[in-house]
Amino acid sequence: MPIHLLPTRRDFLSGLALGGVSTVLGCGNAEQPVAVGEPTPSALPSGYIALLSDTHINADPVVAENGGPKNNMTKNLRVAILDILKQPEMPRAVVVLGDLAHKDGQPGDYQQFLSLIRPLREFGVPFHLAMGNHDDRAQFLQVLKPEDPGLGLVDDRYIGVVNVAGIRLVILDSLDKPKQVTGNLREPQRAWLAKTLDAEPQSSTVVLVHHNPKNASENAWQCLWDTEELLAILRPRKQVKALVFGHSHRWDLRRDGDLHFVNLPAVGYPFAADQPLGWCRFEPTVDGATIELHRVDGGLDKDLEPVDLKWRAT
Ligand SMILES: Nc1ncnc2c1ncn2[C@@H]1O[C@@H]2COP(=O)(O)O[C@H]2[C@H]1O
Repeated sequence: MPIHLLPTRRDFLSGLALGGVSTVLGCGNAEQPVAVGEPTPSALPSGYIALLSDTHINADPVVAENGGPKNNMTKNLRVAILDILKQPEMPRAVVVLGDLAHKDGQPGDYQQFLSLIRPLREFGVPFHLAMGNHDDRAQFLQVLKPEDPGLGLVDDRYIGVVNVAGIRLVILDSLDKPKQVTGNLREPQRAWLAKTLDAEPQSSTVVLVHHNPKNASENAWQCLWDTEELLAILRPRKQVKALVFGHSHRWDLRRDGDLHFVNLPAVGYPFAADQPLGWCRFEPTVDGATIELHRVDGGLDKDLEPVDLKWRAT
């Protein structure tokens, strides 16, 4: 599974939901993945999902990347969480698409990350966390202290399915080796993905992964190494409507044929001065989704216009 932080009935009964940490790492197995969230993927669209990526939280809350005052990652995540709390309704789920930690996944980084997301968790909002190249699975699990850390569904990868807001999310894990920029899914995970998609050919699905697909304008070693293999799986499976990724700290909506590519901006800090920082409100509709960037960097165009994505036919 990806790393799920879910409120449990026991937490609510005991009052633990107000501050408790329930961690669900494993249910199902590679042969029979069990989705978390709603019971069926075909539920009608309702509500929205908050999408965040590249929070890059440092244990020290005053650390700012490159010393830039706008690049204080703790402040930027705090603004994002407060902005989500200010929305008229709570999100049905939050996905954080990797690089939760600043550089190399120190335990203090994850402790700080967990304390920053706690206000939203106190409202019972489930979190689904993917790993990025600046994360360290073992360190994060040590901080989370799940009762049964188990293993990832495939090898050491924490991957899985979440049915929420009328859409099926398939969350992948492209962290190949800590401290290595290049991401890689590798064959067992790709085989799992094909099988998981084939099990629900009619369910509108969004695939999410930290690393961005290779792009002519970027160095291949900075991207997802097995991009072509991934796209060979996604392109013909028309139930897959969009590929969502982060890593490049760039906000961009584009298409690969009739498949949408959603490049999430970073929350923590930008690489390029003209890039926004923020989170995205992703609201599935009957035949697509509306995506709206909410900036956390105080840019003048604070909330950019929402964009309607129309899904390809299944
Ligand atoms: N302007 C940029 N500044 C720094 N890194 C960049 C830039 N553009 C692309 N990258 C690459 O994108 C990668 C994203 O993950 P990393 O921070 O590990 O390493 C980054 C670099 O390899």
